[in-house]
Amino acid sequence: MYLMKDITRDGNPVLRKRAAKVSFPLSDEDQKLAKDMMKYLEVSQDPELCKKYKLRAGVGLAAPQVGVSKQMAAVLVPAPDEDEKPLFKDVIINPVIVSESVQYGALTEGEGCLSVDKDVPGYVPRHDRITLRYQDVNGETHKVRLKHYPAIVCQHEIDHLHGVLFYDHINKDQPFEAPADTVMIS
Ligand SMILES: CC(C)(C)[C@H](NC(=O)Nc1cc(F)cc(F)c1)C(=O)N(CC(=O)NO)CC1CCCC1
Ligand SMILES: [Zn+2]
Repeated sequence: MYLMKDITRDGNPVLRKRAAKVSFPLSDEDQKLAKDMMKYLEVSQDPELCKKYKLRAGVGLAAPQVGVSKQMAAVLVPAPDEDEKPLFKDVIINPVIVSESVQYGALTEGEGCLSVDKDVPGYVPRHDRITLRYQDVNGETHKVRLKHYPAIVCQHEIDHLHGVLFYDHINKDQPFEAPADTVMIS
């Protein structure tokens, strides 16, 4: 199971590389990678276990963040109401954003990253709605439309597969400036 010590931090070149496409069927190693990344998110979202293992509660984890430059990321976006099923839960492999809204969306709190220990204040303008195509661990292709928070999380994770970190998107001169009709997401 991954612990914080296993998560690569900003400055590690692996976070600035373009990750390699994953081939199917998954090797045993890639199957284990997918399982372990999702396990991190599940454990980190359990308050007891999160504390026990000193984790940062995460909603997404990309393979480069555990030192593996492959196009794979685990996403676990919980429902606002905890006894509902998650808004989005899957390991997205070779993800491609096939269409995106012109309208931007941004978290009112700004973003952070499991791989970035410092706070970087500012809005991170992303697309408010996306259509995402990806393969799951069984090689099945999915095409899903996401909006608001789940769309933000998936864009954040897919950025990691392209060597992009959230603060690359923050306006240097006006960090809390966002395009006119940006959907502010809290
Ligand atoms: C960087 C960190 C603050 C740990 C952020 N966590 C987070 O948003 N907490 C959270 C939210 C929930 F809805 C439920 C829950 F259990 C915990 C996070 O995981 N990420 C993922 C990351 O760094 N992936 O590489 C950063 C988010 C910023 C915007 C999208 C993902
Ligand atoms: Zn991140």
